[in-house]
Amino acid sequence: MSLRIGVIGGGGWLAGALLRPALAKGIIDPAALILSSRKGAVSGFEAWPAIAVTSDNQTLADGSDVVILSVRPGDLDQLTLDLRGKLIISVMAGIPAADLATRYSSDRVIRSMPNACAEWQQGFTPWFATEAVTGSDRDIATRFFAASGKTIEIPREEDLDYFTALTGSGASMPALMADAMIGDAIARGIAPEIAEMAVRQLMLGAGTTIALGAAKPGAIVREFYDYGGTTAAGLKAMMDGGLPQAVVDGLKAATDRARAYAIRQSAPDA
Ligand SMILES: NC(=O)C1=CN([C@@H]2O[C@H](COP(=O)(O)OP(=O)(O)OC[C@H]3O[C@@H](n4cnc5c(N)ncnc54)[C@H](OP(=O)(O)O)[C@@H]3O)[C@@H](O)[C@H]2O)C=CC1
Ligand SMILES: O=C(O)[C@@H]1CCC=N1
Repeated sequence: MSLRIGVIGGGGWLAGALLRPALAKGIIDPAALILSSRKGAVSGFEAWPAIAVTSDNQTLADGSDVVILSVRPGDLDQLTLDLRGKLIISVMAGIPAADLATRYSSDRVIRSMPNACAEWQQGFTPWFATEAVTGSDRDIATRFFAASGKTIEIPREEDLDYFTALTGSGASMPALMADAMIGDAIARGIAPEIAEMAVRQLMLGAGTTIALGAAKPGAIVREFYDYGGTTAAGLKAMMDGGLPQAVVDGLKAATDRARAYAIRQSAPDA
C-alpha cells in the first residue's frame, strides 16, 4: 500500500503479529510506516530498518493517512489526538467506534478484532465500519488484515465483543485444553518432553483436521461418539463433567469483560 500508515502502540504484541506478515508480503511499505511507543523504541522490526519510530503520537498522526490504534484499553485516556481526515483502524477490545470517532474527530472508523495467531498468518479478523467509511477504506482494511489470515466485514458492531472472546483470545483456549492434557500425561508417568511433543503434534493434527477437513467439528465428535469405542467413553465423561458448559461460561466471562471496557470508558468519572 502506498498509503502512509501510523501504528500507535506499534511495538506491542498484537501490532507486531499483524505488521510483520504485511511487511513480509510487501502489503505495507516500510518507508511509509511509523510506529509509536511511550519510550520511542520498539523491537521485532529489525528486518525493516526504513520503519520510523516515535514517542510523539501527534507527529505520527500528522504524517499518516491511516492510524491504527493498538494500545491497551486502559491506556486510551492518555491518547489525546486530532485525527481529522484520517482513517482510524482500531484493534482494541471493547472500545466502541462512536467513542473513537468522538475522541479523535474522525468519523471514518474501522473497529476490528484480530488475534495473535496473525504472527503465523493464521489470524481471523472480523471488522465493523462506520457509515462514513469509504470503499477504498474497506479495501485498505481487507488487504491489511488478509495479509495475516482471514478477514471479514460484519454488519453488527456489538458482535465484536463476542468475537473478542471467541477468536480474539487466539491460541489461549485450545492451549488450556492442551496444557490439561500435558499435565495429565506427566501425572501418569509420561516423560514431560514426550508429553509435550505428543500434545503439540495432536493440536497440529487436530487443528488441521478441524480447519481443513470436510467434516464440521460437530460431525467429528459424533463420528467418534457413534463409533462406540474408547474415545466415546472419554468424550462422554468430558461432556458429563461439564466441559461444553465450561466453554460457554468462559466465552461469556470474556465477552462481559470486553463490554465492561466500553461501559468504563463512557462512565463520567472513568
Ligand atoms: N494481544 C492479543 O492477543 C490481542 C490484543 N488485542 C487488543 O490489541 C490492543 C493491544 O494489545 P497488545 O498488543 O496485546 O498490548 P501490548 O501491551 O503488547 O501493546 C500495547 C503497546 O502500546 C504501547 N503504548 C501504551 N500507551 C501508549 C501511548 N500513549 N503511546 C504510544 N504507545 C503506547 C505500549 O508500549 P510502551 O509501554 O512502550 O508505551 C505497548 O507496546 C489492546 O487494545 C487489545 O485489547 C486484540 C486482540 C488480540
Ligand atoms: O485478553 C485480552 O484482553 C486481549 C484482547 C483480546 C484478546 N486478547
